[in-house]
Amino acid sequence: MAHHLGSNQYGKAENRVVRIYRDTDRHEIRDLNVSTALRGDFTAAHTTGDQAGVLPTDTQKNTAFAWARKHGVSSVEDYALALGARLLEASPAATSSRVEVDEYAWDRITVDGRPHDHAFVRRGDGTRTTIVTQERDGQTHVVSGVKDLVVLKSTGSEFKGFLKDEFTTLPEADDRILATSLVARWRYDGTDVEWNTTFDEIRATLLATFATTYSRALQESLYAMGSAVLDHRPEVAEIRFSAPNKHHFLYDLDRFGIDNPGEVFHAADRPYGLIEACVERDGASDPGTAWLATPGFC
Ligand SMILES: O=c1[nH]c(=O)c2[nH]c(=O)[nH]c2[nH]1
Repeated sequence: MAHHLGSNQYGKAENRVVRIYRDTDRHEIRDLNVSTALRGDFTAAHTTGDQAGVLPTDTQKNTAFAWARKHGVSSVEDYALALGARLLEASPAATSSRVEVDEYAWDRITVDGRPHDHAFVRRGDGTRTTIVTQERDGQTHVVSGVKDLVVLKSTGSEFKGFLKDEFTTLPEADDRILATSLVARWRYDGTDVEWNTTFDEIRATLLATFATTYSRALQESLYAMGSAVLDHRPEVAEIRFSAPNKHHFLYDLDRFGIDNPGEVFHAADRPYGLIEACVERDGASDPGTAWLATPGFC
């Protein structure tokens, strides 16, 4: 039967690159998880075993570490742009590079009321992430975001008026807990962006909107959060969410003669509702390959 090689990419996944800035006594840390990939004409490697055009994944790994030293990490986006450009330059057969970088944030440990110069405690409130795709024809896509941002509202959320059939048992809720472990990724138009301040502001907008929007469903909260980001940040073309609904069920204490007026819940981990949505600016630029090989979104 006739067949041919379809789409493919290859690279080194999850390089754990830690860059310390130690020019002064006050050190800085950038703790990264870096995945690289090259796409292009790698047919021979698959069909005839000819590796002449293949820049080894081991070399890609070494380049990720070398670029942390040579170029530095002022932001995950700036580092990913530089690393992706270098990989394209080093691999003539590649037509595009994809560099995904997650950053684990560290805070200074406070000692006697003062932040320590070189001792840190890992921050747990979500992971900053970026995916930079560069095409040899000059197109560059930056999709940044935040993962595992766990948020909860203890009131200000309802879910009622939904469609019912013979299998519906869910009671209507007019005051429930709303919680999710959010993944949000947004696509920038262009690269002329203050990466760090823009990230901080978008994250703050997402959190503030989650907090202040009365929620009739997680869907409504996500749409409000996406709309707020697009309203405040003209450089964002679209934003995508993947949000597990972390159900909190009121625990039945009636059985023990104890009342439970919305105070004790069972936090169930599985199954969970999975709510995914994109909010797109009207007339936004073409996403091209920006989202290729980025799973987890509708
Ligand atoms: O916010 C929600 N959206 C749903 O679509 C849904 N479905 C469900 O059972 N609970 C919820 N909650």
